[in-house]
Amino acid sequence: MFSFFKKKPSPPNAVEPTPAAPAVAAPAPVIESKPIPKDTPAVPAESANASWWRKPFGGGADKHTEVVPATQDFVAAPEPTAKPQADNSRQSWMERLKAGLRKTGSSIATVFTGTQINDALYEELEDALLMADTGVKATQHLLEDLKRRVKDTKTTEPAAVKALLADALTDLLKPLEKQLTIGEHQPTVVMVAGVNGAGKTTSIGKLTKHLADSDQTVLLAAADTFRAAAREQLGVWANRNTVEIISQEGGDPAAVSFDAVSAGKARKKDVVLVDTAGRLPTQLHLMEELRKIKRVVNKADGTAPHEVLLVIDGNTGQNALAQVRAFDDALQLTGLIVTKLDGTAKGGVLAAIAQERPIPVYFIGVGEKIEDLETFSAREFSQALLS
Ligand SMILES: Nc1nc2c(ncn2[C@@H]2O[C@H](COP(=O)(O)OP(=O)(O)OP(=O)(O)O)[C@@H](O)[C@H]2O)c(=O)[nH]1
Repeated sequence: MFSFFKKKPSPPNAVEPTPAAPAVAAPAPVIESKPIPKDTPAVPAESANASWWRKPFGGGADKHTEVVPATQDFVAAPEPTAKPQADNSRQSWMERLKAGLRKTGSSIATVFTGTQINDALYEELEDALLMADTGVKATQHLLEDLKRRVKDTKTTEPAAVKALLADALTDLLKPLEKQLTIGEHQPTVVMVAGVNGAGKTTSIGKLTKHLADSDQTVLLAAADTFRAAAREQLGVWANRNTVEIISQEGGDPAAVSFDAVSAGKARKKDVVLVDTAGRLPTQLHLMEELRKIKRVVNKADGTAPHEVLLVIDGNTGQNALAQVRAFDDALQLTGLIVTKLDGTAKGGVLAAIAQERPIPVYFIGVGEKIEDLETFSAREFSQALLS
């Protein structure tokens, strides 16, 4: 469950001859939004970072050196398959996750420092879970589940109850575990939405880096046509990873997205990532604009978008749950990225999401650095929270 995505071999007839690689890495071209017939050199990054993906059907990551990479399909893992890569990097991720969740976890953990399992313990736990923005329904669910586990195991030590809570939480969060679906289509079109400042562009940048490091060709669509800084920020990520970006000042974000998907198809990109402008669910015209982007993307490719992701700021707790509901109602989300779980006291929101709108959490973020975004594991999260 630790890889970002997994790879399946290209269909035999989908591999095309590819021109030779350019000798020197070209800067990422910023392309005005209009269909472009010819590919621009995209230099593959270093070898695949195996911890981000897996290859269930065998075969290593192709070492592309060509301008237009051969088609490579990625497909979501239907079920977790642990690779023997719980290595140092994953351990260091666990440390960061624990550190990030400390604020949420510490108030829950103190409940178990007493000597007796009694009503007072459960009441304290209820308060702590609610304070962590776990929400009423998930809190009730967890308490009932926990009491049953305590009874079944005849547990008498409060410290042991903590471990049972970790099990209960893992079970509740398990349905959220899923790998990002990439592949099956070329390109895989991923549309990313969220409120202002949730971490959309940063998460897209991190994902781009991991894809590029795995020799996948990415095309970015700067569908925030209003805010120059947003386009520039995405442009920086494009440059850093030498991937193409389709960008346009002013104009219609849906048109930019259409052009990006069309160009992604024409150039046989592996992934097109569409970064949309931040908006509140209460801004109905902007929510309608998102729906339009989705519709228009579908016109460019009848199977797209293949993923509609919502980025939520974990620090906003129950508000993030409200965002999930609203954006899901508007866009039928396929996945979530939960950022800023570092330093938040509201990490319980994942339990609330699992209880009320169980949309897969593809990635969680605990900081601004590349390595601070990782795949979501229910067990890891529960352990880190209650460590
Ligand atoms: N602490 C912390 N900061 C993060 C995380 N993810 C993103 N950020 C920071 O959050 C801020 C906003 O991130 P952006 O990626 O610009 O957010 P956005 O959703 O694209 O913003 P808009 O384009 O304005 O809607 C930046 O300063 C990021 O560095 C995280 O997991 N933890």
